Amino acid sequence: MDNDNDFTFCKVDLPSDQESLEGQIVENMSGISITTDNNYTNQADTLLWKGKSLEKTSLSKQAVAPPDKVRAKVPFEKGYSQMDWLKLTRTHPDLAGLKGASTKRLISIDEVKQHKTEDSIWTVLKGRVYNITPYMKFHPGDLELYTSASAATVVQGCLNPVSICVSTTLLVSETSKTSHAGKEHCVDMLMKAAGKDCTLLFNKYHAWVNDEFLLEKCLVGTLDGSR
Ligand code: HEM
Repeated sequence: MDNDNDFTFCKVDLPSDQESLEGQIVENMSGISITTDNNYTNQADTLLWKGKSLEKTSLSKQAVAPPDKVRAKVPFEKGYSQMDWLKLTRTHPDLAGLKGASTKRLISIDEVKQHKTEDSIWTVLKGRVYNITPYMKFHPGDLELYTSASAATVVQGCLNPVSICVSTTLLVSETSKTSHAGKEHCVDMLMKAAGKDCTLLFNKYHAWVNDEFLLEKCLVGTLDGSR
């Protein structure tokens, strides 16, 4: 588990008999929302909590049917993991490019539409307007959308900042292993959000991702629905 390049800010269901555990996790794991209304199944083989191993079976009973196959993911370009993103959000003084402006501002969809080129990309997600320009290169990708015929099996460790370890065998194309073509692909996916409301797309691909947490520092305002 020496790879910190892959972790997900996700929502994980817990059964009612796990309430005490739930309390601990909610209290201690920033970025992980634990809810009872989500159908995401964490594919972790093992969850580590305070150095103890939580068997997957202790979480699996309550989980809604897992995805029918393991998703193959694009390896992160060095320096662009979600951990790197988190570090950047903590250190950068103005990721949203607000230059002192308030995040309470109401923003029309027309203004959002003006920000769809690489130097300034805004999107609307669940009524909030984000400047996702700095996040573009950090957005993870999915090799299932790849067409490379050549594939190799690798084991990718996933480590999030709160020590949930996920070990999954993935199929990774030679193309993406040897170049960063995958990163371009990830950017392409996120470009679909540029200058528009991406809520439906976001929920289609990963309703479990905690966007408010990840993009907190990219907030520029609230969509003015009345215009
Ligand atoms: C704008 C805010 C967005 C954020 C913060 C975001 C964040 C993320 C994160 C954290 C993951 C990793 C999820 C995981 O490993 O479980 C991910 C994966 C992915 N995202 Fe996004 N995303 C955003 C928008 C979008 C949009 C608009 C699309 C589609 C047009 C998209 C397509 C994907 C795909 C295809 C994956 C790979 C999913 C997979 O591994 O199964 N994302 N995104």
